[in-house]
Amino acid sequence: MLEQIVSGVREDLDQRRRSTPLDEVQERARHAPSCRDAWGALSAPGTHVIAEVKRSSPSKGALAAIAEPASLAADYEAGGATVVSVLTEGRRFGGSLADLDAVRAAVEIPVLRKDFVIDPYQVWEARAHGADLVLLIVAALPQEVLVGLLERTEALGMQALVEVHDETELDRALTAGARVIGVNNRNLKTLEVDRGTFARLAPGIPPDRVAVAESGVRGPLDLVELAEAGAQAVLVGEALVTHGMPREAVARMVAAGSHPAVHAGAEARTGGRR
Ligand SMILES: O=P(O)(O)OC[C@@H](O)[C@@H](O)c1c[nH]c2ccccc12
Repeated sequence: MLEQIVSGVREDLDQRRRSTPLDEVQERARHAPSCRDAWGALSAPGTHVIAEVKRSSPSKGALAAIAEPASLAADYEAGGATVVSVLTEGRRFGGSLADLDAVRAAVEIPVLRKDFVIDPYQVWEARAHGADLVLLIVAALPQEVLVGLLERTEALGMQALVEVHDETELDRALTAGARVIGVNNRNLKTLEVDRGTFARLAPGIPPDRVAVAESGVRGPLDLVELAEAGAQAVLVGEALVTHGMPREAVARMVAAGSHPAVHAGAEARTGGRR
């Protein structure tokens, strides 16, 4: 599945590269509004919500039309989200760079470009479109490419959310120097969600990194469970885009995560270093 998605991403990327050469993207990145402090935001005490703008997915098909990503993102921010994630992959997830532009202009919190980043061109492009973070999926990248993309991301002032699925990938992420680690509870081979994946890997995430639990978070109860296992943030898509009242849905999760007894799990994981 991952290979199929990446090959489509590569075709689309080659096309964009032909119409907009790298030096033009770099020029645009240099004039982009400066980066928002995603590290400061995510490492602050509490359990953070990263709220995702997601129209569809390979596992679930169409989720929500989202005619106005900007107003959805504004709702997320009003509900107390710490970061907005925007899927920019078009073929399977129905996203675009235009969505990223619209969201970045509509909110004041940091914005994550969620895509299958395999080439430095996409990192420059993310920054040119105002992204403050990019997703890097360990399973999709040879180690030296991961290291190169992480360095490029940080050199441009952004943070990388480095996504892992198992112990081997976590080791690779840590060796590469990842500071924000996302544990994806969705198995990329079966596309099934196992919320226990985060709890299994969390003890291996050092206290000076930020641990994010991704996928399959249905509401406040799941957030509480993941926070108790050491999550400093949860990344939520489906449950928010299908909710109907996204601001309230985020607010309920944020309220659950702000209770001191709840984020004690993350405090324990980080040794209270935050
Ligand atoms: O819709 P969910 O189950 O709340 O999941 C959100 C997010 O974790 C998921 O969209 C995701 C996690 N890693 C990814 C990598 C690429 C595309 C999408 C994703």
